This record gives sequence, structure tokens and C-alpha cells, in this order.
Amino acid sequence: MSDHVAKTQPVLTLPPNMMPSSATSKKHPCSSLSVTYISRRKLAEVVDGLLGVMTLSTRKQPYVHSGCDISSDKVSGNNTWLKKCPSALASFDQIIARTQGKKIALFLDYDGTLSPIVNDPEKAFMSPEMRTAVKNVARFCPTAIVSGRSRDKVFDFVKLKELYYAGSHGMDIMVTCADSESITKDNKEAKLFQPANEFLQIISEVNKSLVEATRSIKGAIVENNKFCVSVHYRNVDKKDWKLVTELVDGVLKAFPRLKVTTGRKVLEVRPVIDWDKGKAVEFLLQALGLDDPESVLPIYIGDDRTDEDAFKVFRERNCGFGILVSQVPKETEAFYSLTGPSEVMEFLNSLVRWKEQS
Ligand SMILES: O=P(O)(O)OC[C@H]1O[C@H](O[C@H]2O[C@H](CO)[C@@H](O)[C@H](O)[C@H]2O)[C@H](O)[C@@H](O)[C@@H]1O
Repeated sequence: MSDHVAKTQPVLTLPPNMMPSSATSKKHPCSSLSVTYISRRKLAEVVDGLLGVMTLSTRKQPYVHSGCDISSDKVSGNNTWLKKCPSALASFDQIIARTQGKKIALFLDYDGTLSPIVNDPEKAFMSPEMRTAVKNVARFCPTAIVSGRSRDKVFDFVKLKELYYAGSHGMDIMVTCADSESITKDNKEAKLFQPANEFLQIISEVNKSLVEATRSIKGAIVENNKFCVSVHYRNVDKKDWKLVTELVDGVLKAFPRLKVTTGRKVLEVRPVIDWDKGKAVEFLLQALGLDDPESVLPIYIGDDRTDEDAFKVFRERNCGFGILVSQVPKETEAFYSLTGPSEVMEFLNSLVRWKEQS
């Protein structure tokens, strides 16, 4: 999918002293953020300022790498777990009751949620049945994919033009603006938001260094996700997992503005900015005009640690809820759970059936 950068783009509103005087803004009742539409020149000024604020406000966090994938974490106590985080399928009626006639805004993670976890990241295809389920649900609920993958790559997997996409863990968002008067259904103006834009060059450099550093490790895969880089060790001999971590740490010493977080047998190298999937979801709600908690109920379905940031936003603001995809009990901010992509598909199909009948 190519980038269509519009003449005006939505940006996060800054503190009043940094706000361009010509801008108009809209407050999100469900969050601390608001969306503003301003000119391209102003946008550049504002984003520069925004990045300054985000960089200053974020300390580089040390990371703990347990080398432990949740899927290898099998523990007993399923009943206790289901009491704490009930199945979204078994609780479907309760979930519907929670909507209270509101429109559902749906946020979907990709890997492990819409596609099963596989050894080769390039082959994490979603099934045609899952694609149909997502397409159908998007007819009733505005739907966005929020992924750690690059936006282009996740679009190539999902292939649905009717969705919104946030790639690179929310650092690369494309929306079509719902509330601009000039927009007709077929001529929507695409808008990009890339809060880590100034890191593009650094990411490209660290990607090269990581490829070089891990070249000799059999099974290590470095994946460039545009604003972040994944170093996969799923296919590396277990005895070398620690070595992979050490090599990544070694490379990162030369890149003080980057940090590492962990996912499912993956080390994710990303900019030290105060931005995550939670912030991306808040941004999307506003940019899409879904910022009225009285009329919109956001639901986020995801399986990864990075999805917890979005679950947390909804829990703290009491304006929607997360559904964790996991086969095992886990510490989570989600309200409900599903065991894997096939249950996710069942849940989406249930939403469609319910909408068709109502
Ligand atoms: O936010 P997501 O859409 O869940 O992306 C997170 C990472 O997903 C991918 O890696 C994971 O899935 C692979 C394919 O099943 C698997 O091989 C790997 O072990 C998992 O970590 C993706 O390749 C990463 O770039 C994403 O950061």
C-alpha cells in the first residue's frame, strides 16, 4: 500500500504554549489527547515540538529478558484464570449488554491474534475465513489493525482496504478522516501520523548493525519494521538465546536513543519516545471521530505485551475493554480472554450475527 500524504494531517494537540494559533482542536472526552487539523508546515513545527516533549519525558528503560514465551508457560488453575479473565465467547451476552446500544470500535492486533504464531515471520498468513470475518465485522464496526509490523507489511497480510492501519507499534498511523466536510465516501483524504519520523535513518542504521551482529547466529532473523526492528530468536538454538540478547545489547550501546522491549521470542528495538499502542488507539479514536464514550465502545483484541498498553488505557479511563488472546493464565489489564485466532474468528462472527439480527 503506498503512502498518500494529505495536504493537512491530524496531529496530537500540544500544551497551549506550543499550540499554533491558527489551529482548531477537539478534546477527546475519553482521553487526555485531542486532534487538530493544521497545515503541512505547521504540522512539521508541531511534530518537531511533540518529539522533543516525548523524548525528554521518557527515560531509557532497562529491559529484562526472561527468554520465556507465554506459550511455553503452561500453568494450571484454568478455572481461577477464567474467573479473573472470562472467555469473551462465554460472556458474549454480557459484552453485548455492555454496549448499551453504542457503536463498537474494534482494534485488532495481527500476529497471534488474526494469524497463528509460526516459525517464519514472513509466512504468518491469516486464513481466508479470518479475512472474511474481519471484512464482515468492519461493515458494522469501524476496525483498525494495530501491529508491531510495518504498516505496509501488515496491510500486505490483511489486504482489506476498508480498515485503518497502525504499524510499527502505533508509530505509523494512516487514517482517512471521518469528520472532514470535503470527504466523500470514495474520496477519503488519507492522513499519516508518524511520531517517530525523525528516527527513520537511525532505525535503518541499527537494522544494518543488527543484521551484521547476528549474522553468525543460526536461525536469528532481523526484521525491519520501519520505525522499529524485530530480532527474532524463535528458530535459534536455546543455548544461544542469551547470546542474541547480548549481541543486541552490544549494538544498542551505539544507539542511546533506542531501547529494547520483548515480545514472543522477539527483541524489539524502538525509539525512546513516549508512544505505544495505547497512545495510538487514543489517537485513532479521535482522528476517526469516535471520541464520544457515550456513543462508542472501543474493544481491543491482542495477544502480546505491547497490547497491554491499549488494554490499560481502556481500563484506566473506563471507556472500553481489552480481550487477551492467550492459552495460558497471564497478568493482564484485559477484561476478557480468547484462547487463539480461531476463537477470535468465532467472536468476530458472533458480532456480525448479532449486528445482522439487531
Ligand atoms: O503487534 P503484532 O502484530 O502482534 O506484531 C508483533 C510481532 O509479531 C511478529 O512476530 C511474532 O509472530 C511471528 C509469526 O508468527 C513469530 O515467528 C514471532 O516469533 C513472533 O514474535 C512480527 O514478525 C514482529 O515483527 C512483530 O513485532
